[in-house]
Amino acid sequence: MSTQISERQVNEAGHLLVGGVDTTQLAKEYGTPLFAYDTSIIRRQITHFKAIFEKANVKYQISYASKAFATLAMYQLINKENIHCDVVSEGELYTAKQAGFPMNKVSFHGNNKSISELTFALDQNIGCIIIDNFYELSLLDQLTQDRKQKVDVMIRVTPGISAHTHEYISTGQEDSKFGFDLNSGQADQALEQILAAPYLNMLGAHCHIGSQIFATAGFVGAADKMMHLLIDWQAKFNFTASVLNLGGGFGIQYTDDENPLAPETFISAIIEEVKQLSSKNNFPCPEIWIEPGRSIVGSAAISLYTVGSSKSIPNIRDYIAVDGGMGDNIRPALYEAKYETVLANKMNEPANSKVSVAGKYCESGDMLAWDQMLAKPTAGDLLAVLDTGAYGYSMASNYNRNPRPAVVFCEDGKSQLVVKRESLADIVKLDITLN
Ligand SMILES: Cc1ncc(COP(=O)(O)O)c(C=O)c1O
Ligand SMILES: N[C@@H](CCCC[NH3+])C(=O)O
Repeated sequence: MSTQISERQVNEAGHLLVGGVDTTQLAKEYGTPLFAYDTSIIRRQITHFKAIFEKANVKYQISYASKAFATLAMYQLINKENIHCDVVSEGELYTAKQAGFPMNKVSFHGNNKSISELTFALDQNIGCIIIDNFYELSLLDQLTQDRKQKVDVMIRVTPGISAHTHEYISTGQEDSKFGFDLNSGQADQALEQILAAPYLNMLGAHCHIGSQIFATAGFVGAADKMMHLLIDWQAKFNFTASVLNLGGGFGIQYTDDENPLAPETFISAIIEEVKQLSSKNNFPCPEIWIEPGRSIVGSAAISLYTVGSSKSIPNIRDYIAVDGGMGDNIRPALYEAKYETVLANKMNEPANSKVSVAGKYCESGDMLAWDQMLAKPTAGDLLAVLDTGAYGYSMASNYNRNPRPAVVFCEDGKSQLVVKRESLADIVKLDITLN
């Protein structure tokens, strides 16, 4: 059984709880589809990450990768936990600002930041810009000279490490759209240009090898390559980096047959590698930054849907359809991502019906989960897809002109609406009729 269920309880009526709140009550009060987060899980994960670094006695920074789930309430929550965050667009930066998130704790990523985005970031006195390419480097150099404004920067490097994950979410290999290539010397060239730029204050280097990674080897390999880069920079350019940012990507459990490593296994391995290489090379141990997204929010939410139609194809498959789908969770269609599901209103009934869960979108690929063992489903039941806290709501769309779902935060038996359900009026609010 997924971590989700052991985290959550079931009440006497056989209803699944989230943060102590009965999911059938949530469905009644807020409607479906609905994302329901247990915020205590988010907080606990952050505390856990912090404790690993504290124990290792190294300087560190945890920067929540807000693309995983970015709303006003989420930035507020992260801020209360006193960690940094990273953004990848003006929209995320604007949301963080509106939430009162301190701009000096924000890093800005992106492989094609526009002049308007860079200007907005400089207007906010953003904490750090992670420069991705030569075009951005010259834009930022020019902008900061025009404004006579200093800004902290790092460069994103592609270390030439292939993480073992879906190819669409693997980013550390040489053949990637992200970052300066390490092997061909582009990273060195970028450093030289930054050191010559009067208003760019170079902190160090960043890499991110991919997402939903289950083995330490890729992280250790990346830490090794990046440390050698920093050591080389000191020898070649007399530049001593103060920060090594190793990105996010720590895998979480979505299904029973997945067995992810605990975050401490990944992080301890990274810390060990960095410490060893710094002492062996007499290089001051840099501040280690990580950018977890999925591992902070992924297991904290479930998606709730109402079961509608069903279809049984003799000797082939039984389908049930729910009132959401690829518009609120594109991951199965995009990455063949697997999830576990339960009938949240029938948790105490035997799960002996094998069904596949279809969405309501006009695409055959709109499936949320295949071959699930559920209590016998009927129309009106409440289906929960587990572990949907990361890259669910943040990747939601209005495909087929379906409104995007609402989001609630739950804790200690109480719920709070943090994103309203889109209305039909919202669906047409940007459209303009012909004259
Ligand atoms: C630069 C960067 N940092 C951090 C992350 C977060 O990754 P994850 O959600 O897998 O921890 C991503 C997304 O893959 C990313 O592109
Ligand atoms: N969106 C992806 C993760 C990659 C995102 C960021 N580089 C997912 O749902 O798994």
